[in-house]
Amino acid sequence: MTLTSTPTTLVADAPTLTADASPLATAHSQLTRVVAHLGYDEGLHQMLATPRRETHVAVPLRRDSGETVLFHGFRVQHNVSRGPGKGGLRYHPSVDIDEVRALAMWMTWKCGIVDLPYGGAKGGIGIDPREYSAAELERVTRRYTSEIMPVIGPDTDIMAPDMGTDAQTMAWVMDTYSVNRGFTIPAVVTGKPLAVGGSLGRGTATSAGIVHVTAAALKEADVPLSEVSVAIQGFGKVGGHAATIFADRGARVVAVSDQYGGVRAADGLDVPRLQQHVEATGSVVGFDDADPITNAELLALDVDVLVPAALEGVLDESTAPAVRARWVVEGANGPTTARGDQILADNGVIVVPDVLANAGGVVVSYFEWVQANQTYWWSEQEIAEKLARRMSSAYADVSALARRDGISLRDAALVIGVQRTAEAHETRGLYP
Ligand SMILES: NC(=O)C1=CN([C@@H]2O[C@H](COP(=O)(O)OP(=O)(O)OC[C@H]3O[C@@H](n4cnc5c(N)ncnc54)[C@H](OP(=O)(O)O)[C@@H]3O)[C@@H](O)[C@H]2O)C=CC1
Ligand SMILES: O=C(O)CCC(=O)C(=O)O
Repeated sequence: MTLTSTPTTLVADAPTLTADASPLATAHSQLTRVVAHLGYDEGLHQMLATPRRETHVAVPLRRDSGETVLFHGFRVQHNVSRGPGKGGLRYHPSVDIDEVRALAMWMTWKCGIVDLPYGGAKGGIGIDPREYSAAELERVTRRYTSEIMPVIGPDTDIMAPDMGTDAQTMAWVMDTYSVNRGFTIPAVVTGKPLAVGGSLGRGTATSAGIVHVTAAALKEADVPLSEVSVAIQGFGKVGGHAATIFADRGARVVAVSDQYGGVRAADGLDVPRLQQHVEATGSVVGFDDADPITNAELLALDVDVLVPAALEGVLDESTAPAVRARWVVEGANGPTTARGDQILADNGVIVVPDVLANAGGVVVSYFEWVQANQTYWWSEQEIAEKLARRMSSAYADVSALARRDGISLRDAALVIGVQRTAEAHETRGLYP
C-alpha cells in the first residue's frame, strides 16, 4: 500500500467546511440551473437528478488486534444511459450516501463532457485509511467488493481510485471479483497496476489533464504557462502530480498543502525535493526552504492559478471572497459551493470546473478499459497524445458554448454533459 501512515507529530488542519458546503446541495443546485437553461421539464429534471441504483453494504473488519469494527460502504450508479457506470472508490471518514450521490452525478456529466461511452457512478467507505494497516485495508476492500459483486462488472460498473484508494486497492478489487467469477477480468477496474493490466499514464492522467486545461484557459488571455504562479491544495495523487507537471512545464509552484497544513516559497518550491520530504515524513509540513501556511491562507494567496485538489466545499461563502487568484482550476470534485461560485464570478475569477478540469483521469481510465478489452496495450506517448487531444477538444467545446450563450465555463460544461445524457435517455426511449 503506498498510503503512508499518520506521522505522530502532525495535527490535522482545521476543516474549512461550512453549512452551504454539502456536495449534494451543490450538485443539485448546479443541475437545476442547467435544466432551466436547457428548458427541460420537471419530469426530465427529476430523472436526471435521481440515481438509477444505490447499494448500501455493511463492511465488517476483523482488525489485526482481533477486535471487530463495522464500516458503511456505498456504490451509487447515477446514470447508465450512455454506457456502464464509471467512477472512483473513496476511503475517507466523511463518506456518506449523500456525498457518494453527488460524486456519482458529477461522474455522469464528466463522462458526457469528454464524450466517453459511460454513465456515472461512485463508491465509498466511511473509513480513515491512515488508521489501518495494509492487511486491514486489503480485508476491507475484499469484503466490500464481495458485497457489491452483483452490481459491478466490466460491462455494468467499473471502479477506479479516488481519495484514499490507489492502484493496489484496484488490484484487490480486481482479484476478488475475478476469483469469484473463476477467471481474470482486468476490465472490471481501472487505475490498477501495470502488472495486472493497468495503463501507462493513468497515475498522472488527472493531473496532466488539469495542466492541459489550465494552459488552454491561460492561452485565451495570452498568458504563457511558464509565466504563472500556482498554489495547490492537496498533495495526493492529483495535487502531487499536478505540482510536478506544472513545475516541469515552467510554472512557479509557490504553495502546496495537505490535511496537516501547507508550505509556501515565493520563488517557487523545489517540487522533487518536496516529494522526497513527503515520502519520508508523510506530509508537506516541515519542508525546509519554505514558510508554513494554513489551508485557509493558501486559498487566499496572491497567485495566478489556484488548484483546489483535496476536499469538496472548500471555496464557500466564507473563503471565496478572499480568493485573489485570477483562475481557479478545480482538481477536486465539488471544491466550490453554489455561493462560492457566485462570489468568484462576481469578483471576475475564471473557474475551470471540476467536471472538465479533472476529467483526464477518467479519460485514461477509458483508454485502460479499451486496452484491457482488446488485450493490446498502447505506448505512453500514444496515451499522452490521445489524452491531450481529448482534453483540448473538450475545453474548446466548453469555452465556445460559454461564449455563445454568455454563461460560465461551469454552466457550459454541465450543459454539454447534461444534454448528452438526456439525449441518450430520450433516444433509448427511457424518458417517460
Ligand atoms: N485520483 C483521481 O484520479 C481523481 C481524483 N479526483 C478528485 O481529486 C481530489 C483528490 O483526490 P486524490 O488526489 O486522488 O486523493 P488522495 O487521497 O491521493 O489525496 C488527497 C489529498 O488531499 C489532502 N487532504 C485531505 N483532507 C484535507 C484537508 N482537510 N485540507 C487539505 N488537504 C486535505 C490529503 O492530505 P493527506 O495526504 O495529509 O491526507 C491529500 O494530500 C478528490 O476530490 C477526488 O475526488 C478527481 C478526478 C480523478
Ligand atoms: O477514473 C475513473 O474512472 C474515475 C475517476 C474519478 O473518480 C473521478 O473522475 O472523479
